Amino acid sequence: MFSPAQNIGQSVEDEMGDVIRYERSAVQSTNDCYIETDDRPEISITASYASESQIEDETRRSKPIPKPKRHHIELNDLCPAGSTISKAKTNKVSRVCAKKSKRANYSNWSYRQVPPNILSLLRFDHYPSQEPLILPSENGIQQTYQNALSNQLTSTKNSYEVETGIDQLDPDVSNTRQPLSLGSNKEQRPRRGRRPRLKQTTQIDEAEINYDIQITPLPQIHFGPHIDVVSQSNDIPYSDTLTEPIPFNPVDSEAINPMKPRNQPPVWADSRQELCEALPYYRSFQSGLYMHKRSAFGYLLEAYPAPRDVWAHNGKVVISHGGGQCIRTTDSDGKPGPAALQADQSRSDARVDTLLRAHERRTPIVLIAGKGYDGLPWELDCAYIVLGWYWISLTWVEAEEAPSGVRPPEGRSYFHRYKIRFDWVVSQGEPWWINRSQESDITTIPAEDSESDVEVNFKEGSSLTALPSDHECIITEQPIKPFQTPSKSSTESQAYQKSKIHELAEHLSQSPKLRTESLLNTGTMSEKADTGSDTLNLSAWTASISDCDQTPKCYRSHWPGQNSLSTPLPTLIVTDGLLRQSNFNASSICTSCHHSIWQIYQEGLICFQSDCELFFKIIYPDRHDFVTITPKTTLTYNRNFLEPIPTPPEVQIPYDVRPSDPVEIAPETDEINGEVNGRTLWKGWVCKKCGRANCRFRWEVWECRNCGDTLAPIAQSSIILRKDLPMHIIPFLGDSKIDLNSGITSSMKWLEEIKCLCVVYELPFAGRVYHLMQPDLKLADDLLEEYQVAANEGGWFQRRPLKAVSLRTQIHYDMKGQFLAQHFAVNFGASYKYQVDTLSYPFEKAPKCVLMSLSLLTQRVQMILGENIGYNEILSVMYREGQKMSWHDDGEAGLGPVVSSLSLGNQAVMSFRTKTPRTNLNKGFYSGISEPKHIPPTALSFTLSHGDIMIMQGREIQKRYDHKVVPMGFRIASTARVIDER
Ligand SMILES: O=C(O)CCC(=O)C(=O)O
Repeated sequence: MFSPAQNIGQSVEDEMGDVIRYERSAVQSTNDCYIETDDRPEISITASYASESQIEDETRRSKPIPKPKRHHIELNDLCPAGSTISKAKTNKVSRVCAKKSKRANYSNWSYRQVPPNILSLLRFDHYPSQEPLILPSENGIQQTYQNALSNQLTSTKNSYEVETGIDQLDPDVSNTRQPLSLGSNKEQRPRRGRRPRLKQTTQIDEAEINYDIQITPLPQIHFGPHIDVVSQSNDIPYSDTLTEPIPFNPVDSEAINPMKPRNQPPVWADSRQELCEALPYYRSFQSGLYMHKRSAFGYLLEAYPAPRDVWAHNGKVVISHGGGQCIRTTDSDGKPGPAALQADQSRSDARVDTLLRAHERRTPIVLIAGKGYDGLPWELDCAYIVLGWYWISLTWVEAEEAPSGVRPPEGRSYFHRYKIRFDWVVSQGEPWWINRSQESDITTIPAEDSESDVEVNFKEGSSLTALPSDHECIITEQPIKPFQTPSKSSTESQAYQKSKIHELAEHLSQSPKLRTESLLNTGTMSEKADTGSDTLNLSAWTASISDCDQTPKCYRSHWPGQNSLSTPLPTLIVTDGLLRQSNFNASSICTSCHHSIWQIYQEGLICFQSDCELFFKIIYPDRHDFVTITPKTTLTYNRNFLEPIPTPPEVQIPYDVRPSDPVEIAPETDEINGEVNGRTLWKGWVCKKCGRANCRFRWEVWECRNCGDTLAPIAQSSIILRKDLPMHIIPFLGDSKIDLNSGITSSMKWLEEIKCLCVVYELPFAGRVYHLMQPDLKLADDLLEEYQVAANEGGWFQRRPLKAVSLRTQIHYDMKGQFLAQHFAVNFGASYKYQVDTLSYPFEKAPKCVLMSLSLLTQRVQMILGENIGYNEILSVMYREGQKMSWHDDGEAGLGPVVSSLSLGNQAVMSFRTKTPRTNLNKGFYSGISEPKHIPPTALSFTLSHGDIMIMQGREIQKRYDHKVVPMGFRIASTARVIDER
């Protein structure tokens, strides 16, 4: 499921972390009403209706929808003279109801700006009903609700008129149960200027209006007694669609894998969602880096490593790659290969910039390892473990061969790849995974030529074990000692360096690995080296570097474009306080760009400045020469370079990797009091007992899916009543908006029997959506409470797993572990398992509130559509703040044409948009086959309030449209369907 398009014209990240750009569209209010003002102000509402047969007739798809007929209604004495009407969005006063013939457009008005007497007429909120609604009670005796409507309309009866374009209502129309409709469509909108004056005003008696609404008996549903799910847990395996807990016990498996860490990780998870919901420092579903406002928080080591990624010193030093621009490659068998660059990584990329900032500012960052990460020397029993805090000690740029079919920038065959070196933050103590037996294997090597007394641990062979096997990072059995560049003024050191260079040259001359074929780099400078033998002959590498001119500038003018140097290369000494403390304390200067060169690889000095012409070339100062590094070149890490660097004092750990319990941050009751962002109350947590990061999957309690430990069960008394909800502005006619290009038209229906207003939206070639605004909220209030009682008792409401493949988009959610839907849901009746694997329980087991909702929906649908739908399924969903149901359709095979839902609690915006053709996709974690060619604009949206009912009529709606529901806080919705299970 995708995140909603809320911000038209903006790019937003969807819940999967994908950036979606929402296109601008002409969104208009459907409430194309205007006010005529004079001494006796009145409201005129353009209205339209269409024949019911437009919906019923399946063949209509091939026929154009008949043009709606129109009625105009004038509601007199509603807008007192002098009241100011302004547009909500622009705050621009559009009309003052003071002068005759002036009209105001209601488009996009908010409640505050609509005269209250108009609202009360159209919305009828909070008026007690005279019509009883009969619902079943626990003991089977029918309960009478004093439903809806007072004489409110009657009291205003004489104060409204219906102005029609025809003298009387069309008999066809009244027969098709659409006697009176209000609304607008685009044909009715005056293009500009004044609207046409309405011609005739007819006072209509209520008796004249043929509403043609029949009340039918309640559906024949067997209402069994309420069954407590907890006491019947054997019968109702409420969690059987969720994965069985996988106990994580590294100690058990240690016998099999001696490298297994003895200790448990501080935090581990079985799905990416658990990580993202439980950890404040890792909320990225797709990217390997979690950042916010260019601050890095968490970094995930996962599958698809880049060349020369390293896990060294038992994980105290980790070298990885960052910065995106990767595509997933596959081998000849179609198996996933390494991630290959498809563009240069550069600082202009937010991820690269964020990592570089973390390096520059010494900001610590949490490293997490995933099961696919080759660097770990042991197999993970779970999907992810949190390693701990690291700091970025060095970053550099390398050249990486462009994959076949991808064109790098002109003049080269490679892309720029950032390498990031992470060092363990020592204030945490030893890494949790290092156990004693491993420690005894570690050889302590005194830091050579180090000015400090720091000693570093280097376990012989451990890096070899840990390095990704198929990469070219090799710690040789007996690594040669790297040359050490002396301090600037020291001739002694220069002599030392010279000897080291000889040593290295000797080593390299024996190495068959350094070859020059298949050039990676191109350019004029490479020719000489290219024409040489495959194996480098470094015997001539004897020039004295002490002869070097120490002024880099003088070489700069000679260097570019020449095959050899006229003067010897300088080797300037750069000292870095941090690096000097470790064994890796030497560096040189690139003769071309004059930047420091760290001796990262044994093979020689390499410039890592991507804009330098010596970039990623091995420089031979004495020969005034260089060698191009090819994709086949084996680069071997300088052993000293891999040694851990002591943590600088400014690297401070800001918080524990195991976050505090959510209840410590936000007690459950805070949602009621509105004192906390409700997200805290449904996001994940880390079990203190076993360290598992959990999603909150139960409504009533935090429960660990590994050890079953629970946290902060909701008290039965924690019930949110309507009076506790934040005061929302009551939307005028549902505050609906219709995209002018959508072809959707709207009309209004008055349900006299229940004194209820119903806005009807005609979706071209698809069907109708009815929005019923119920005036009597007594039943809705009771249901709001009852649902919470049932939910708090436990077991019913859970976040259920989404299917791995979206039936709608065919996108495969290539995520580790399960992916739970956001909302808490329970299904009764036929099993409804379209996108979310929702377990279904028989109606007999349903709590009373569910049956009452089903009954109410059945009754209302019967009133509006005139048929008993015979619903056999009801899905009840509870949303906490921040939860939503993203774009989807309800198009399960066997789904009946009429779907209806009841809204309780906070308001929600329901939106519809057309489906679009899709293109092939090979992106990020979606390994699926399609993505939308473009995001269609929202065609229709309206606000559902407490007690409102929405009906979708027409199977084609599910085929042609997606819908989404975005609540504005705690909300409950019950959706009834007919599902043919055959
Ligand atoms: O939350 C709602 O109002 C409707 C939920 C919905 O769209 C569905 O169940 O398919």
